[in-house]
Amino acid sequence: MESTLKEIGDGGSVLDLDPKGTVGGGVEDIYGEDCATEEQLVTPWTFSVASGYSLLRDPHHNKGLAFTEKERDAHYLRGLLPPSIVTQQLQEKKLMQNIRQYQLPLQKFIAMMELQERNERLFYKLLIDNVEELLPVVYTPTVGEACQKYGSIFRRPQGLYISLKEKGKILEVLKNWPQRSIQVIVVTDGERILGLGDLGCQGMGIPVGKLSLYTALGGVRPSACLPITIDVGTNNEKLLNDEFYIGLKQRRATGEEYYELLHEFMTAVKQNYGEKVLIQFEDFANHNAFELLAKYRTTHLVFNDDIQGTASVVLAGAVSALKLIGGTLADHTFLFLGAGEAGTGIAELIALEVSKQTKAPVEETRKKIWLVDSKGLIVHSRKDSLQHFKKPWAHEHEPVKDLLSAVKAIKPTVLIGSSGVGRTFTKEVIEAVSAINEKPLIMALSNPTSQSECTAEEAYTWSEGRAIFASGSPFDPFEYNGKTFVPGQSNNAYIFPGFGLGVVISGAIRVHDDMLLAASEALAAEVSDENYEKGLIYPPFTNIRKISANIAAKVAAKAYELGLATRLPRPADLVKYAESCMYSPIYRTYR
Ligand SMILES: NC(=O)C1=CN([C@@H]2O[C@H](COP(=O)(O)OP(=O)(O)OC[C@H]3O[C@@H](n4cnc5c(N)ncnc54)[C@H](OP(=O)(O)O)[C@@H]3O)[C@@H](O)[C@H]2O)C=CC1
Ligand SMILES: CC(=O)C(=O)O
Ligand SMILES: [Mg+2]
Repeated sequence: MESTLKEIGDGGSVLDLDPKGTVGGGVEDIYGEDCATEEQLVTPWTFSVASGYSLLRDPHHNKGLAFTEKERDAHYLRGLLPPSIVTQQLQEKKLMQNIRQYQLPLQKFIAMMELQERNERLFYKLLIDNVEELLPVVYTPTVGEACQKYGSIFRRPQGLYISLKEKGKILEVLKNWPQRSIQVIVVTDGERILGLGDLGCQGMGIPVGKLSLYTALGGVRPSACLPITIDVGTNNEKLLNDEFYIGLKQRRATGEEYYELLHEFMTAVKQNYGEKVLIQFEDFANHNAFELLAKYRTTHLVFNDDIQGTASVVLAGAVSALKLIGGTLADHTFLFLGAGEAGTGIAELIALEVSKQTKAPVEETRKKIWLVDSKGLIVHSRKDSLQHFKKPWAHEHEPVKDLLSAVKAIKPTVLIGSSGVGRTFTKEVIEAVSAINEKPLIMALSNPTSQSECTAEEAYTWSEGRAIFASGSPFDPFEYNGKTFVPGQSNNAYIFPGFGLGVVISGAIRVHDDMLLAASEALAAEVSDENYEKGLIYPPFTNIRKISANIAAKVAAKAYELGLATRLPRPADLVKYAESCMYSPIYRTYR
């Protein structure tokens, strides 16, 4: 088919397209609808008030069959829906039945994404009411697989993509986003997506997933949440050679080019949304993550979830575990496999907490915390060649090459995996730590499940049922010697939604370490005797909105105490206030 059209939307020539692919429409459209586009530019006008057909396609307002008779009359919906009127509860029941029928987690993920794009409130109703069941679907582990396959499951764009092509125009790009009053941004550059490495632009699944938890678990309005992916290229050869890859097909920009783009982004965010928008850095590689946090923590409201959120959740787990393993935090010796963002972030917050408890300087309290990286135990003789964030952990010790030898040398009471490498807590390692401790605390934090340092089954079996175990991605309960063990989930999802809510409701303008300690303390306080009896060191996710309100209240209280809160006067009852601010997914009635 010959075409006289010169340009298409993305600036490419129509001649680039497979001519057989242009089925119908265009200038040969028999209805003549597109004739006007033949030689002239057109404006893509759209309605600003949704009604009728467009209302059914507006996910923020659509209620599907739950529109009442009155609403159907008032909003031009007659005939656009079948006659039946159903409640939101019935819609939820039907959708849960549908989702449960899918065998593959990725099918469930896609079903949930489609629901989010179709009917946002119903999506959140499902997620809130069925949090234990759906968290592994919209979050780890399934979100990892979704990111790996994002190019092929991608239907509609979610969130904002800011690539090197937008350099010099980032403020304009932000203005393209339809919502104005943004409270939380989760941003990634896709270089370290969970323990799956560089997924480039396909990392978008992470900010989208994290923000859906901000709403479902923390009650931040969906319209106040903005997922962003910064695309500076990827070093993932598979993606670079994938014809369906959705990102920039070039190797990652680094150095000045990278930092200039990031700086333009940070400046534009503040200019567009003001001082009080929380920017959560997520899944950046550690060579940028620490630097970005250090650079912007004094000028912006920034929070690195992998460094700080993870630290807060693991500290909470360690504190609550004391009920089961005994002693004070200061009595314990910690050994980490993995000395990156998560590992050193957690180590530093534990050292800070012990320092506050014992009044010993933090340089002293660090000495009972040891880390192993890919080259072995971090020791003083390696100091000169270490990345800056590892240097504080380079204690005096002879070199030790591997984890098993480190366990034998250091004799830890707590073993934490933050390496991103699966099955690294081998039988020998778990037996060795179990030989030293009556009740070893073992946390296998790496995500998704494939990267977990060990499974729950392995931890309980190899420790002969003595381990107190928690993991980054969920594991099912496991029966060993006639006893059922319920593994806990040690994931920053316990912290960031409530933490963010606390920041938002207090109008905090900076994040302070003491706010992370407050969040941690609030989470640890939520573990009940009933939870402890099952060997759990975290409360179940079923109560997460209540927990998030309590975390938010403690974080907000700390922000007020530190003079960082701008929402004045301070509400007297911060828990009640936090609860009153939380988004509800119940349908609204339209006039
Ligand atoms: N549960 C949760 O809430 C969270 C879990 N995580 C998970 O933690 C993992 C790590 O994340 P993050 O800290 O940001 O990643 P980083 O890349 O910053 O750190 C990884 C660390 O692991 C070390 N490492 C890699 N391979 C090995 C190995 N075979 N043996 C010993 N050490 C090894 C690296 O060593 P070297 O420095 O020598 O390269 C590095 O120190 C990821 O899987 C992520 O999903 C992260 C945040 C939160
Ligand atoms: C949980 C999380 O933030 C991570 O695995 O990166
Ligand atoms: Mg992360």
